[in-house]
Amino acid sequence: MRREQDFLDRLRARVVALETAAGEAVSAALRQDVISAQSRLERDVMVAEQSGLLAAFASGEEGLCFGRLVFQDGGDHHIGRIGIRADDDERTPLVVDWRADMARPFYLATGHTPMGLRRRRHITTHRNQVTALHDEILDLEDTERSGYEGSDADAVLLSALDAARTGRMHDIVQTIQADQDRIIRAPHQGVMVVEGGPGTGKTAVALHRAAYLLYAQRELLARRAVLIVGPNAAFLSYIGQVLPSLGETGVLLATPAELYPGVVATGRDTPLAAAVKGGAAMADALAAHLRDLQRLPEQAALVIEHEDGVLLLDRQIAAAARERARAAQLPHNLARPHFAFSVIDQLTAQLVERIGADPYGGPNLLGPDDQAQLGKAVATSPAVHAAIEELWPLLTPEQLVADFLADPTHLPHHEAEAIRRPDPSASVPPQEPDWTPADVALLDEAAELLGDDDSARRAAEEARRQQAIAYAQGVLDLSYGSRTLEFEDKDEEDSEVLAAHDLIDAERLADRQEELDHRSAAERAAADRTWAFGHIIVDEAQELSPMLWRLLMRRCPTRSMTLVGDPAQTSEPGGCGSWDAALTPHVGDRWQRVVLDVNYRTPAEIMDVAARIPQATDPAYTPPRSVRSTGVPPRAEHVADTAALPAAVARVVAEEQRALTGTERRLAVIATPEHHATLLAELPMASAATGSLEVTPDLTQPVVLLTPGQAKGLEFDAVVVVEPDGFGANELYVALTRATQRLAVVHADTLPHALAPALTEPTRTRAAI
Ligand SMILES: Nc1ncnc2c1ncn2[C@@H]1O[C@H](COP(=O)(O)OP(=O)(O)OP(=O)(O)O)[C@@H](O)[C@H]1O
Repeated sequence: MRREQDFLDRLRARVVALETAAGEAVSAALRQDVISAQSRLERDVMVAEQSGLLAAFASGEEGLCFGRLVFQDGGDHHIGRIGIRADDDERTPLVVDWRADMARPFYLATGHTPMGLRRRRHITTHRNQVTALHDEILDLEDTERSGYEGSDADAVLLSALDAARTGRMHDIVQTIQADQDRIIRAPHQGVMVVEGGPGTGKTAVALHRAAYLLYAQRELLARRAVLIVGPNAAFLSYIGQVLPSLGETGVLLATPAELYPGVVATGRDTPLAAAVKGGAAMADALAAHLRDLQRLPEQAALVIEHEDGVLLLDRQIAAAARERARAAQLPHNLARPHFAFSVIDQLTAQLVERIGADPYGGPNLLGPDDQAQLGKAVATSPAVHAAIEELWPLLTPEQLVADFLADPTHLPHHEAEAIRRPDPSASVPPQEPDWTPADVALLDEAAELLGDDDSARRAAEEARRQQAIAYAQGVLDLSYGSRTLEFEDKDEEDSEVLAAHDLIDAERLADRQEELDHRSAAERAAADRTWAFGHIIVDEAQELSPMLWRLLMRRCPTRSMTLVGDPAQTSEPGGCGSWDAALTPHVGDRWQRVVLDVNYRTPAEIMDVAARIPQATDPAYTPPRSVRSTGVPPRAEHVADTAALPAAVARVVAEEQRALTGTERRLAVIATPEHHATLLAELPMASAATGSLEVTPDLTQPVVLLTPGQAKGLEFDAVVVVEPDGFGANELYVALTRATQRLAVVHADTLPHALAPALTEPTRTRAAI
């Protein structure tokens, strides 16, 4: 242990030096000009690596070194959360990154397949002190002993699983299990579905897979970034620390509601509306609605007053133009010039016919120049433009979706009624639409149907560039105003110190600043709807609607994806439910499914009760096998009426907190939203997201109040479920499987049918209320 401590001390000294160097390297790289795409890529890769190092160091000392591998051929390597090299000429590895091939036997070697190992050591540290060693001998001929053999290597795993929760997910690099390792290191191409019941480590595996891919495919992924989609903001803050602690920052974390840049989806849909909006039929309905907006004149013809006489835009002209525009097979806004040119040509022909007609029946009297002149006048006529706008309007995605929702066509009546809402731009004064999460996929679909009309974007870019030039001019003016005049009194103008204003004009300065786009690839991706990610990871993927699958597939043309989820936990009304239904339309049968079946979170006593929920509808449902048991069965408290519920919950919370050993423990109360106000009155210390100011509950607080939806993917030492009869079956399954130690159910209504027998005497304690 002393030798390992000495090693750790040396490692720490090296980390301090590296931390300073990495900080300096990042600031220097960001100051540096990048001229070519190649140098920008190199800079991106370098900045990603060095900021990753900084993030990994910032997340603490734990796990800097957690293992050691002694090979039969004499090789001897320490393993850590990130790779660290010595400051010598060879840059000798002090600690090998857990993702390196050399580290693999740490996770996979067995007595049967030792992978060249003699001995594997687990090193446990706490605040820079080595606190325990566990040695495993893998070469049976090896007779040397350290004194730390024989102890149960599973002890390291079990102590990690028993540890108090902090409200933040931690990395599992020290204890990745073999079946998890195979998923984490699977090749990045193709679609991989990781399925498993509650607590089987799906999220942990997905995050470590992201870290592995960023390591193994550094160049590709530093450029294209990785997108991780999680169900809600609370979940993203729960998992947000894992990748930085593994030295990875090139990742964009987003909820599905955040996937359309520029839109913050704060509105709410009814469950039926969300299901309708998420349905696959919506893509066709929206496309058909857009075709309806490509109109023909309602009367016989649109009459256009023009300086050379009246023009008649009749149905025939409009139909011919529409046909030509549709034949171009372009998105609506991009096809619009085809429509416009056809209309203009036909109206010009009308004028030419009228003005140049030979009264004696001979050929038209107008020459090509006259005709071109007339064409120009038609093309620039505001009245003609207004007519074109009426028949083939230029639309933004927001306008198209708002128009569709105000009058949802091409849908069965009851579905249309479920999603109908007034067009906010039609109100006086016009309002910003209150977009809902389900609208996000519609907006994205609309953007595809309309096409990226980059004239608007280019105009915005130019406006931004002009602003940058104005800013640069301001900088130059300042630099001129504050020029150094220290030698002026000697009347020697030349001796002025050269400043920016002497060397460069505003436009060039603005251009140079343009090149210095300091955003990382992940930040650039967040602002760009058309960004193609290098890899996408979706957690709780069972919740995604068909429309969201369409959106995500567009963001990943290479279809390099890891999808983790559990169909038994589906609770979103539009959720796809089956992997086949979700994936076949996009990748056919070219996806593979792997299953995780060991539950690392929920003790056996709790899992036995929780599993009865899915088993009530599917008796063949097999829950994942819990690795731990605590000897503490879940308990139920029945109160006489709903009014007594909050006080009973507060008492149970206090009891559960006392029952948890250790000081820093986390407890969640999970209840449907209508109970939150009364519960908060009795639980003033609880963090909740019901107030408008607090968007997500603070999961690091000792007590957190959550809705079943917010609890998705999270875990706590103890959980109190309130009035479970109000939960949907899958929501209840999620809620009951969030605890690592203790579970209590408090109810005034009857218990759900499936739970009642499991929670009755003798394990059930009755409240004396
Ligand atoms: N190999 C491991 N070593 C240590 N802890 C692990 C390991 N695998 C999983 N865990 C822990 O088990 C818990 C459950 O993992 P995770 O949240 O990833 O499960 P999940 O399958 O996503 O669950 P759910 O579907 O219920 O949200 C976490 O605390 C995680 O850190």
